[in-house]
Amino acid sequence: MTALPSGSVPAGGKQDCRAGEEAGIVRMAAAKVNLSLQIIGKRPDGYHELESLVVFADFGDRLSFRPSATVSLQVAGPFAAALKDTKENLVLRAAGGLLAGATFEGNPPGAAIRLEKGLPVAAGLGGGSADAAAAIDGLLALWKLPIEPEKLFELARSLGADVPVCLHGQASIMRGVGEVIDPAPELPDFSLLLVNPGAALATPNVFRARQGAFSKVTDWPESFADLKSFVATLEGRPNDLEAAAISLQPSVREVLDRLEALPNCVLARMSGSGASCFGLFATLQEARHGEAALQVARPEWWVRAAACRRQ
Ligand SMILES: C[C@](O)(CO)[C@H](O)COP(=O)(O)OP(=O)(O)OC[C@H]1O[C@@H](n2ccc(N)nc2=O)[C@H](O)[C@@H]1O
Ligand SMILES: Nc1ncnc2c1ncn2[C@@H]1O[C@H](COP(=O)(O)OP(=O)(O)OP(=O)(O)O)[C@@H](O)[C@H]1O
Repeated sequence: MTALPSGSVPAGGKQDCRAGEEAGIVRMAAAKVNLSLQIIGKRPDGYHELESLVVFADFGDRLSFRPSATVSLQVAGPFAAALKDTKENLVLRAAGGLLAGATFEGNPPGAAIRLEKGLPVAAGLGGGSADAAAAIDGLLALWKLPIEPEKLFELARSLGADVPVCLHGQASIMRGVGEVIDPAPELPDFSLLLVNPGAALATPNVFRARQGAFSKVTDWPESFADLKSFVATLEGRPNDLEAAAISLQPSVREVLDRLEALPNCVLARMSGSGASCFGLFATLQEARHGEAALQVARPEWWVRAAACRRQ
């Protein structure tokens, strides 16, 4: 599949719902986790060809949308302070892209958008991309715009390499520079422990710092007998940006070491371009035990146990 499937597109997997006393459209922008990330080439435009198994956590940012005369954005939540320039926020860029691609009789519609930023910024969890995808999905529902899936896909791609897969919102094998999205193999049950050491890493810098040959990739199995065989497959398909991220931000190494040392952690790895890493656990309870232990050892780190969203 080289474009989004037609029909409704649940960003982060959330449907319309009611937020407390205020009726509105609400979307969760789920954390994107790259369970594998292999860099297989570089294009003339500087972007890298990659192959990545992408899953989504059942945790992320929260966006709400209410009708209004103009488009406005209010940012709140634990990581709001990291987003200083509201005009440049991917949520407003997504809204602008939707309005630019449609025609209206009279004034274009508006929306009062609220973003509760629960995900660390520039952290390898695709938070900005997930917000952009959730904004596209939520505003489409609010404005009832008839836009073809191909145009939506183009808008998503223009906003960032991770936006198409976040708009798709389901476990996927992502290829190309992020625009080729195929269903993931059938995955065993597992949970995630997400950890960010509080260091932002800019994606272009990490790609630039990457050294060594490009990876060669082989076909994925259609399914896995159990978690053990899944982890064995992942071990052969690392995150090729990990060494580069560690060279720029050595705390990533400490995060990985601490995750690896946790009881029942079956795999520790960096997500995206870092600095966030994840531990893989068979159950959410095990991941929560790890969360408690890490939070005591490193109270200044952002640590979050989450289930992996099922397809
Ligand atoms: C590393 C990943 O997070 C893996 O999911 C993504 O590939 C990055 O996705 P993203 O943050 O949405 O990326 P963009 O905002 O489109 O690109 C930021 C920068 O990362 C580099 N970049 C990104 C994606 C890609 N396939 N090759 C690249 O070389 C480019 O220098 C680009 O200028
Ligand atoms: N709503 C938003 N949330 C987070 N970042 C945003 C947002 N809007 C714009 N940005 C900008 O996008 C950049 C990347 O942010 P993001 O949190 O998506 O990075 P990331 O987690 O490394 O993403 P990826 O995993 O896709 O590389 C930051 O420099 C940030 O200032």
